[in-house]
Amino acid sequence: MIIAVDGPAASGKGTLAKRLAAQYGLAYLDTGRTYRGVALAMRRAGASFEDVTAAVETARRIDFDALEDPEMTSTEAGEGASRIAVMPDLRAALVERQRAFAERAAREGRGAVLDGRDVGTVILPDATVKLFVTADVAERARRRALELYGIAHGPEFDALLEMLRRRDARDSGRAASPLKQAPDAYLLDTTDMDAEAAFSAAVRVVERALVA
Ligand SMILES: Nc1ncnc2c1ncn2[C@@H]1O[C@H](COP(=O)(O)OP(=O)(O)OP(=O)(O)O)[C@@H](O)[C@H]1O
Ligand SMILES: Nc1ccn([C@@H]2O[C@H](COP(=O)(O)O)[C@@H](O)[C@H]2O)c(=O)n1
Repeated sequence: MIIAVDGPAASGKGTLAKRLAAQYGLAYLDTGRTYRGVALAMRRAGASFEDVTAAVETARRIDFDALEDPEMTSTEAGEGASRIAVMPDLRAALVERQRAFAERAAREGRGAVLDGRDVGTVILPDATVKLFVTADVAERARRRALELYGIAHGPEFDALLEMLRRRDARDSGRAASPLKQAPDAYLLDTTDMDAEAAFSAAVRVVERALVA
């Protein structure tokens, strides 16, 4: 079984995808981390975020099993990832490897769950189940502020809200594989759901797909 989970930043898609992987014994890849990993490696090498050649070379050699650097979750890494993600050649290099990850898991009889922005539309258009996870932008900023600062108001919240709006606009507005719901994806709006309720709703969608 292959599950595609897409959605905007801080919508809870990673939390959900990890739980689905554990529930069904699937391999898991956070494709956002592959973009973040390339952005961090480029920054450390002093490369410009507009340098397509450096981006493609970095994407071809980056180790998908070593994307655990604590800096990876920083707002700066997310911003860098979103800036380089507009380059079609970089996307093509990463998509090839993201697809290979899912194909290897399928060959091993395990299946996979990938989360990101273009999993259901571009990387794995034939996925068994597609979920598009979203939530109101203010709720997403609240969740991220709680996660990063332990508070959900004040200047930190305002800055995160502004950052998420900018990121949504860039990710949805770019020409190359923009963030959008696949026509056959199930829309899961978690604005009024906690993580447990979102997981239960997703499991119901998966179970329905498995008996269909
Ligand atoms: N349904 C939910 N209700 C409340 N909080 C949630 C819910 N789902 C996830 N969270 C929390 O919201 C925050 C963002 O979730 P998560 O990191 O899974 O989002 P994401 O979409 O994967 O983010 P990113 O795009 O940055 O990778 C985390 O602190 C997570 O614990
Ligand atoms: N399939 C994907 C995944 C991510 N991106 C870009 O990377 C940024 C960071 O992703 P997170 O999921 O870690 O927030 C994101 O804003 C996208 O620009 C992508 O293009 N495609």
